[in-house]
Amino acid sequence: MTYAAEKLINLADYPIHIPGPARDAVLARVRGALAQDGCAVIKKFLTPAGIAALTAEADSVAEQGHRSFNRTNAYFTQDDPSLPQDDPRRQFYDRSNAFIPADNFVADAPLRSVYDFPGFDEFIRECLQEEAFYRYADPLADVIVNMAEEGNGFPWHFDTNNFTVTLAIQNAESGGAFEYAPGIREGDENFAEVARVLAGTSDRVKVLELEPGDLQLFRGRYSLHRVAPLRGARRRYVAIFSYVQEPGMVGAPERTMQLYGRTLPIHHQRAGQRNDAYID
Ligand SMILES: O=C(O)CCC(=O)C(=O)O
Ligand SMILES: [Fe+2]
Repeated sequence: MTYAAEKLINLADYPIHIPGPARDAVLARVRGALAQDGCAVIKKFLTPAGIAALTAEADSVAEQGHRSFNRTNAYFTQDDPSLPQDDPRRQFYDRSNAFIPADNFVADAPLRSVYDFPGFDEFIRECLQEEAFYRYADPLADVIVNMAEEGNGFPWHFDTNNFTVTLAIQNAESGGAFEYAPGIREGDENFAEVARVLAGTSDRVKVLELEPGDLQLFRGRYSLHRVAPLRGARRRYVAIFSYVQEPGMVGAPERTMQLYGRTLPIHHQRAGQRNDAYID
């Protein structure tokens, strides 16, 4: 069975493949939101049929998810005992989730039908106004599903990537709000305000309740953010589309092993040829 992307993507509201005023209006709104606070949401980017098809696909490969656990601070750095105990760099949180590797999402199935839809990449590029913009060439990581269960979440952090492109597929029964402090470390690290966010006393935190089918573009390098802990039996599924600034990039073998539980020959062939892209 093949899936026509036209039935999965809400092209009536978002004609991303047709140059013209309707597409320009979507671009203008997304760019405005990104300029304002580094975050843009395209509500109901998927049709109801699209949500159903991507959910069924994620369910069908969920057993292939690779779970990983670690303790991390907001900066993904090691502990530094020379700093005061209450410094934000010394606040460590549990992180656990599972990534379903990209090679479980085969051509012509729903998720890749969206990703491969002619004009999708270019639309994303124009939203972000990035010049150097290539799909991640990693067959385990170009498009994945992040699967999380009760108790999981993604604790407060700054991203190492310039931007993240995610598509909400299924929410947990409750919890899982996307919380972020726009631009909190623009200019300087602003540790005092970061500490208030971690303590739950900052008034700079915005809360987004993303719904299945919503597409999110987020610049997380300067905006501290988290996914609040999940509750209930239902899994949360989010697809992550990855783009990088150079063609041909794949993940480093150790990092790939950690995130996906296996590597492919390409990870070893290309190791050390160029800087690695750490998509996380
Ligand atoms: O799962 C999400 O909605 C976003 C997670 C996140 O912040 C990240 O992958 O860096
Ligand atoms: Fe993030």
